[in-house]
Amino acid sequence: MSKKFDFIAIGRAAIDLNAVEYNRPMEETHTFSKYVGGSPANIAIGAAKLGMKVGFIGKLSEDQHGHYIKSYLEDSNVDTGGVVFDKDGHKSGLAFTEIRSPEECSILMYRDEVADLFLTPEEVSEEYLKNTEALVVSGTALAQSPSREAILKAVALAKDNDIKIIFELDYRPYTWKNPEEVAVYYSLVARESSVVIGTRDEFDMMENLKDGNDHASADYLFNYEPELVIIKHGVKGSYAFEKNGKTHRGYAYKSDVLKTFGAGDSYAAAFITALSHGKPVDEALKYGSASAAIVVSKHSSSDAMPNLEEIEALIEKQSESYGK
Ligand SMILES: Nc1ncnc2c1ncn2[C@@H]1O[C@H](COP(=O)(O)OP(=O)(O)OP(=O)(O)O)[C@@H](O)[C@H]1O
Ligand SMILES: O=C(O)C[C@@H](O)[C@H](O)C(=O)CO
Repeated sequence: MSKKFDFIAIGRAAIDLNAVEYNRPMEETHTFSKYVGGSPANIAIGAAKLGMKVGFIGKLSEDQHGHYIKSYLEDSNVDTGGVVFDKDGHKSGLAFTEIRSPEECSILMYRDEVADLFLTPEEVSEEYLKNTEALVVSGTALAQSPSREAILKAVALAKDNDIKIIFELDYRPYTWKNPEEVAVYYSLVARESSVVIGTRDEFDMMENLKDGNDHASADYLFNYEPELVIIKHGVKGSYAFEKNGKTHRGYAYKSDVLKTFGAGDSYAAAFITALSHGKPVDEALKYGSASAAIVVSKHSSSDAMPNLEEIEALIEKQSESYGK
């Protein structure tokens, strides 16, 4: 019998405030649009829009922002059975985005003492996790205790219950104390995961080196649990390495780029969905890349997530020029 959820995502759900006036620095930006944000929340929302059955585990502020995030997740068909509210006054994170040009974007984070990093191990329920085929773990949730222990508990429960772990490295510097901690906790979880997804820079953080080699990173992980390793290179595309030795190249689709952020989350949402629908890895890379190409042309990361028809239409439209 199939389980209630295709995957449960664990980590942060927060608020994005995206510059309405763009092609200018933050100092000259006066208006911002509010969206739900936070990489794992974006992935959950994107996959739900593609028809996946998705749940979420995370901690929100007990205030208007937290209530907004919870209802947006619910309206997006993401189950919030694993969502809790912070009783100690910690606030949900805010991400102000600056769009100086399509290539030059940055995010100004307000995440001091942020609610999502106060998720405790007691708040991760085995009963809830048992309902899922897979667990999508966001690396940022490993940055601080008690969220770190909550994630390690979820990973251990996933192992006990035969739940596949998909690790999105999702490295955000602001919450980590030092690179050694990143390398320790990323390696710990990556070794236990079936699928590891990250950018080249994020794999370098995990390996605590500079300018690492994709093949070497994948081969190292294949000594442990991983069966599939995805390494992303921005507009240059991405590579998928399978434990059986096969390597696939994914290419970026042409896009009328508005901003760069949101690419990784939309890519993960569609890639995971395609794999879960039984598509071969090289096809799944096309879904991920097409989804990202659509989101970078739009204003938000969550609200802008495409549906299956939009992704498939783009793949079809650019089939001749793909990879050229
Ligand atoms: N400018 C772009 N135009 C079209 N597709 C893009 C562009 N940038 C990225 N992509 C697609 O998105 C995928 C993921 O992008 P990237 O490697 O930048 O991930 P990321 O750093 O996790 O993204 P983010 O900027 O959201 O943190 C790429 O492999 C590519 O297919
Ligand atoms: O992940 C975050 O905390 C911020 C995101 O919500 C933002 O939209 C983004 O950077 C997506 O890549």
